[in-house]
Amino acid sequence: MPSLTVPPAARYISPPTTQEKLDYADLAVIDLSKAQDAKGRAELAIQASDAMKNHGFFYIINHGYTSSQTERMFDIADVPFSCVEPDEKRVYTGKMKETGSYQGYKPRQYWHIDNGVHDQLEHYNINRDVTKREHPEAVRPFLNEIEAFARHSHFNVLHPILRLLALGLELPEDALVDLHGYSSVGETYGNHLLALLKVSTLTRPSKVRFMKYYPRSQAEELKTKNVWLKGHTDFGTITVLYSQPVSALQILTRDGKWKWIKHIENALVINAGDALEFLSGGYYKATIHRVVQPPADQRNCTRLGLFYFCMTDDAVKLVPLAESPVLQRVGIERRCDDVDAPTMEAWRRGRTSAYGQTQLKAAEEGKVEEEVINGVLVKHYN
Ligand SMILES: O=C(O)CCC(=O)C(=O)O
Ligand SMILES: [Fe+2]
Repeated sequence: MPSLTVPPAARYISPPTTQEKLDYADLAVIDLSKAQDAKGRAELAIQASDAMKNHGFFYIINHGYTSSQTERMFDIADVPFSCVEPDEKRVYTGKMKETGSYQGYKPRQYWHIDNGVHDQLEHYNINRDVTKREHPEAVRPFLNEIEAFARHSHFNVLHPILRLLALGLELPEDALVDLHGYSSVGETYGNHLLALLKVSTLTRPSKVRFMKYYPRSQAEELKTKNVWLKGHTDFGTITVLYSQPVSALQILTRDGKWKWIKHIENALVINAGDALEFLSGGYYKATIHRVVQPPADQRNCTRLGLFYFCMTDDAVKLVPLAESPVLQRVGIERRCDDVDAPTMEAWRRGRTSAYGQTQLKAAEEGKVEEEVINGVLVKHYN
């Protein structure tokens, strides 16, 4: 009989929300409990697609986890950092450059930020199929809960959002869901893009990420102008970020201003990545965001992040869904010709192995740095 008790994990206590008045982005809050019926979905689809079109970011509330379920996941998220010794962390370090894939630890100081300064954050990445790789001993008791968390994020968060975004393009509700399968074998696909694929070639790269930022030295802050993680777009379709109290995330608005993301208790921050921008022919924009030093009252704290990074199945070619009546009306923006468009696999591998490692080229009077991945221009913002 399965055990009814869960293994103990130390409580991870975050500081209270900041008292400082920050310039927050004004983002839509979407109540996912209203997505149960077709009428509710039609209303939410307008909100979600407007938000993705105009800001590339929105909040989700009522996603189905209680605050205590979410808190438990944050406790678990801290285990790979606080309960694993450096020697064991080395054994489970990912081979990003060689494999183009984040699995296991991304160690501290792996990325170059600016002026010779490297990052002070580590992350631990787990494929939604938690059995794909071995994990540090301290993480193993929690694998069932991590798997349940991946399922929740996939089916109760990602899929409902993808349905709203497909409706926003006037496509069949499951047009985007069909590109984001979950289990590896034995499914049937209604979508024309997948009908041609052999099931055996399907790889599903969506993953859970735990991420911990550590306070930096004054010298590091000065040399990087307080930037902890450079402005970037995410490379998948949707990023699901479980909101936490330490303010540090900012988005670059369409009028060129950095605005802070506000913490909302037990909410999710959702953003579009490159793959969604490709699939939607530029209609849903991958918005640039960055992480900076937190405000003074949260300055000496660590900052723990909990994410589900979503990608289509690896074999999907990232071409616009040109059958969308909306795209036919407004027109399609392409970052490359369809024949040259990368697959999800090529795009994620190219971006992962290059990120924070390649020599970037300065552009736009030093404000932007550029690189070319699979023939497509990628910009990084300071
Ligand atoms: O830590 C955050 O709030 C955002 C991190 C982020 O943008 C990323 O990991 O891609
Ligand atoms: Fe990001």
